[in-house]
Amino acid sequence: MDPEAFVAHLPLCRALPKLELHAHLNGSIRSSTLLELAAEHSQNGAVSYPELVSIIEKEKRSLPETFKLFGLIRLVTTNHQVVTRITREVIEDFAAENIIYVELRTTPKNNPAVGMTKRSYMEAVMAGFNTDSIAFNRIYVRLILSIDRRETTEAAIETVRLAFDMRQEGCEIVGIDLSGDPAIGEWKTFLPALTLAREMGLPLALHCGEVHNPEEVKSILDFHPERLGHVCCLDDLEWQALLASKIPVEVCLTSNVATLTVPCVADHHFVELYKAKHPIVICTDDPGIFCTTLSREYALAASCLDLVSEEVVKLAKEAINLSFAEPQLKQTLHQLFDFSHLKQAPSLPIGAP
Ligand SMILES: CNc1ncnc2c1ncn2[C@@H]1O[C@H](COP(=O)(O)O)[C@@H](O)[C@H]1O
Ligand SMILES: [Zn+2]
Repeated sequence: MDPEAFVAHLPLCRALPKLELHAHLNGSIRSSTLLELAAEHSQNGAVSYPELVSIIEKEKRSLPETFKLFGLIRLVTTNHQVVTRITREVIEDFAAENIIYVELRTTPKNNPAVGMTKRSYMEAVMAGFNTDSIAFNRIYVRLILSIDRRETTEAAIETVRLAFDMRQEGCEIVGIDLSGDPAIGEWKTFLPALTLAREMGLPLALHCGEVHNPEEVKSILDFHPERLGHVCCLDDLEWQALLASKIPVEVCLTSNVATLTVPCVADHHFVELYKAKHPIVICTDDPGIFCTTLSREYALAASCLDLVSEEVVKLAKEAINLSFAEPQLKQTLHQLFDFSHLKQAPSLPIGAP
């Protein structure tokens, strides 16, 4: 990846209207907020502040270390006021870099110790963006509820039923995710909940192939979710099945490299997907944890694929069709995109490398 090309693409990628379709709420938390919360909690011995700071400040950490960090984050963020604050800050940060639509995914949490149920957790999330502050006039927010791989079948079904009920009540819930530590949990545990989600008309965006697990990858591809996240560790057979499936892939470049899942961006499988014209959407996964932004991810992709500006714009606009937004909103997003892109694009001439 050419650093100069990366820098040259940044102004356009920042100005470009963008859609974020794969970002976890507690992975998007501002580092400053996380450190502040960690300091507060270290006073009661809940976490070791020095340990948390050292893990947060590491540039690269293995997937197991990343999930250890998520365990610490859960410790310091699981109360309603903090959940609302984090959501507000995350949406403000996305809006500030010209993200016009986000499908924010999060795992509803039961925590009786603080009087938290999955529903009260989701209500705290929604309180974070149902305000009329200026930031929220610039961005459409939709929610995807995550099933965590540590959960039981019953707990997963509870999340799907909650998503359905809250959507029926008019909440901006658009789908279901399966995520969490890929080293644990089995596909058959989650299949009943994912089947129920499909029966309820909830689209599925599933993490897939983060670790080598050909049997699970085959089961997921056979189930044909609406979108897939990552797909990093596929053997030839699964790779061919993925290409044949045409299931859109959420590409998380920095996340895959920072977790040592992919050695470097230049070796990332998204290059082959792009060249095969497989539907892809550039995402951040956990912009707070991996110290990245969606603009930066687009600049990384553009410099790695050696794209000209028109191709970058086309890649960003294509995300609208891969989103779970309702048809009317997709139309609005296309209009917004066309208008704001032409109005704001920096002087970088179209066609320049
Ligand atoms: C790095 N790649 C990844 N692979 C799989 N799951 C991930 C992830 N990054 C984040 N999560 C999932 O998102 C949760 C945090 O956000 P929420 O508490 O849900 O808002 C993590 O606990 C993990 O389950
Ligand atoms: Zn993810």
